[in-house]
Amino acid sequence: MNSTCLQKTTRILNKNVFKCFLNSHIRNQSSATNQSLILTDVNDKTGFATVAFNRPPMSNFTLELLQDFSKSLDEVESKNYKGMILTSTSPTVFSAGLDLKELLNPEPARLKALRTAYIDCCIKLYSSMYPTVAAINGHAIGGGCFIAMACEYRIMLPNSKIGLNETQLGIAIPEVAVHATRNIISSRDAEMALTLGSVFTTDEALKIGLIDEVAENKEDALAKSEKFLSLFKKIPKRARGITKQFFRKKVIDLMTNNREKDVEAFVSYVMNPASQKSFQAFLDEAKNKK
Ligand SMILES: CCCCCCCC/C=C\CC(=O)SCCNC(=O)CCNC(=O)[C@H](O)C(C)(C)COP(=O)(O)OP(=O)(O)OC[C@H]1O[C@@H](n2cnc3c(N)ncnc32)[C@H](O)[C@@H]1OP(=O)(O)O
Repeated sequence: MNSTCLQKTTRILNKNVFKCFLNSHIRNQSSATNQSLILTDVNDKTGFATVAFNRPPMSNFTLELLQDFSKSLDEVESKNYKGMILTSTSPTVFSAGLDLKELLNPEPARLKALRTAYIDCCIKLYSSMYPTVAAINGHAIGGGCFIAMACEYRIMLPNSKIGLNETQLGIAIPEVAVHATRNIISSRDAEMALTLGSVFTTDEALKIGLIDEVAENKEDALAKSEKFLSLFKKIPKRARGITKQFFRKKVIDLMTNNREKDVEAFVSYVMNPASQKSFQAFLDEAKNKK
């Protein structure tokens, strides 16, 4: 092929790649912001879907992002993808949890919808029939940490922080999160971590088993994630999924049956003046750091 012909072919290929990218964007567009808050990319060879939070720099969760994430999880299940890698497009953050601006002086109906959408995502992720892995490409705090915990395997980059810091903010951890944490780390470590609202470094998280592996960089994390998902390639999906759900039954039942109670309790903690003060203090402190 001569060089002009090669250039032409490359241009056509690039155009097609862009078209595919655009299509997946359009599929995931948020009606409220007209921006893709979740990006889904499917590897046709492996059948694995990579789902990424796309709200840089903090990948923190708004109501619209959670609603889009919920739809993406439905899509991964209904399209029968072979597994899901969860990550973010932010350079140093997997997710900083719920957007604190959503929690500051909130409108109660929106706050309820936010928590309900968050629980819906947790239920879908925690009980999915397809295998899941979190490629934690940076910090994972609060709701971001719990979403990673809902996956079956966690691979994290060095020099990052991870933890459920809710008690530090004046929000009690729901009973369901205690059981979910105990499914991953020892009961003793879980009690200390959740009562203190501890945030761990990558090395500390590996030591207590909160994460399973450390990757050198995001590319390595994605490669390691594919390797984990490939373990299940020859295992029949239904048998695997049902077995997974038996292990997770207690948490799934609590999430599903206590949904309304959890929403009420969360709204009450968030509206508490002491919690409001702590959200404002975090945001002010971050501003003053500069
Ligand atoms: C079935 C249900 C079970 C439920 C189980 C429990 C699950 C809990 C669910 C939800 C609770 C929550 O998520 S509450 C929110 C938790 N998040 C936080 O407390 C904030 C976490 N953020 C951080 O710790 C740090 O920002 C970081 C480690 C992520 C990054 O640190 P870094 O030093 O790089 O950056 P800064 O701290 O200076 O921040 C930069 C910039 O971002 C803003 N920011 C950070 N996080 C948030 C956030 N969550 N919401 C809104 N804004 C955030 C910060 O204010 C700075 O903004 P400015 O540049 O404007 O000052």
